[in-house]
Amino acid sequence: MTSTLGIAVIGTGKMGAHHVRRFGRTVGGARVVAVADPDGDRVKEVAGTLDGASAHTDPAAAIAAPGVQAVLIASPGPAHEEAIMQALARELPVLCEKPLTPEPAGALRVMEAEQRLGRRLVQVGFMRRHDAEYERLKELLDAGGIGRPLFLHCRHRNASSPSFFTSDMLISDSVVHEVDAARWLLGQEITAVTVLSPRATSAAPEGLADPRMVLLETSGGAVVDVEIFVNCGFGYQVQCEAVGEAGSARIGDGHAMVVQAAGRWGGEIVQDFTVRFADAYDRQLRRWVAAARRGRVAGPDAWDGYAAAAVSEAGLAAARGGVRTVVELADRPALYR
Ligand SMILES: NC(=O)c1ccc[n+]([C@@H]2O[C@H](COP(=O)([O-])OP(=O)(O)OC[C@H]3O[C@@H](n4cnc5c(N)ncnc54)[C@H](O)[C@@H]3O)[C@@H](O)[C@H]2O)c1
Ligand SMILES: O[C@H]1[C@H](O)[C@@H](O)[C@H](O)[C@@H](O)[C@H]1O
Repeated sequence: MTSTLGIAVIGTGKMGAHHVRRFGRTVGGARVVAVADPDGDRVKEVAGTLDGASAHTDPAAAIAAPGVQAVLIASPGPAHEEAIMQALARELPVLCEKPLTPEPAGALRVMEAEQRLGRRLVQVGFMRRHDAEYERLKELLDAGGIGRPLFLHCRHRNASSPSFFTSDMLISDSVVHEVDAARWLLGQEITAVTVLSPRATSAAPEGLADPRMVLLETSGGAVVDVEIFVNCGFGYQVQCEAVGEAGSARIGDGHAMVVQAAGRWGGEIVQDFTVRFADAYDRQLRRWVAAARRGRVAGPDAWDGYAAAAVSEAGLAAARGGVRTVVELADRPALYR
C-alpha cells in the first residue's frame, strides 16, 4: 500500500463535505481521490476543492476509480447497502455513516458478505465512541467507578430538523446514536423498546412526532431513557447521565467558554453536531485511516450496525403500536465475537 491512503467519498452533502474537508487538514495519511453524488453540480463543487480528485454521479464509478484504497460512505441511509457491497466486492475497507442500514435485513446481508470474505472491513460512523467525554464515561463504568449501572438518562436535542426528516427518523436516524452508545457503555444488548409520543411541539413541521421519549431495556437489567427532541430551537445538546449503585456521572453539560462581563455571566450553546462532535469526527477518521491501512476496522463494526438497526426496527414497531416491543436479535456470528 502506498504511504497515503486513497479515499473515495460517496455522498457529498453536509456530512460528506465535512469529512472531505477533514482529510488533508486535521486528518493525515489519506487523500480523497474520488467523490460521488447523483447531484452533478454538488459533486463538481466538492471535487473542485480537492487537488486532482475525480467527480462521479455514479458511486460505483468512484469506488472503481484509480487509486481508491478505502471508501467513506456519507449518502442517505437507504443508499448505504449498495455502496458497501460495491466496496466489499473490491475488498476495500469502508467507513459508513450511521445508520449502517435503516433496516436489520440490509445489515445482515452486509455481515454475510463480510463472512464470505472472512474478515471485517466495515466500520460504522457512530462517532460518539471517539468522543473524549464518552470515552471517559466508558472508562469510569468499566472500572466500576459508580458501581453496577442502573440507569442512563439521555437527552438528544437538535435546534431544528432538516426538511427530509420523518417521525421514524427520530428513532432510526437520531436515537440510533443512543442505542449504540448505550450498548457500548454498558457492554449489553438492548432487549426491549417502548416509545412515548407526547403532544408535538408547535415548532415541528406538520405531522412530525417531535419530541419523543424512548425507553430501552438492556440484557443486564438496566434502563435507558432518551428524550429525542429535534426541533428544540435553542441548540444542539447531547447529554448522558449514568446512575449506578455507588454514584452517578454525567457528560455533555457544556463545551463553549463562559464569559463574565458587565455584571453578567453566560455562555453559548453550540448549534449543531459539526461543532459538538468536531474532535470525535477527527479521531474517528484518524483511527479509521490507521486501521484501514492494515485492512482492519477501529470502532463499531457491522454487528454493531446490525444490532442498532434491530433496535430501531423494534422502536418503530413500538411507536406505531404504542406497546413495549421486544428486540429480535440474530445469533452473533463468530467473526464479530
Ligand atoms: N455521525 C453524525 O453525527 C452524522 C451527522 C449528519 C449526518 N450523518 C449521516 O450522514 C449521512 C448523510 O447525511 P447528510 O446530513 O450529509 O445528508 P445530505 O442530504 O446533506 O447529503 C446526502 C448526499 O447524498 C447524496 N445522495 C443521494 N443518494 C445517493 C446515492 N445513492 N449515492 C451517493 N450519494 C447519494 C445526495 O445528493 C446528498 O448530496 C446519513 O447517513 C446521515 O445519517 C451522520
Ligand atoms: O443525522 C444527524 C446526526 O446523526 C446527528 O448526530 C444527530 O444529532 C441528528 O439527530 C441526526 O439527524
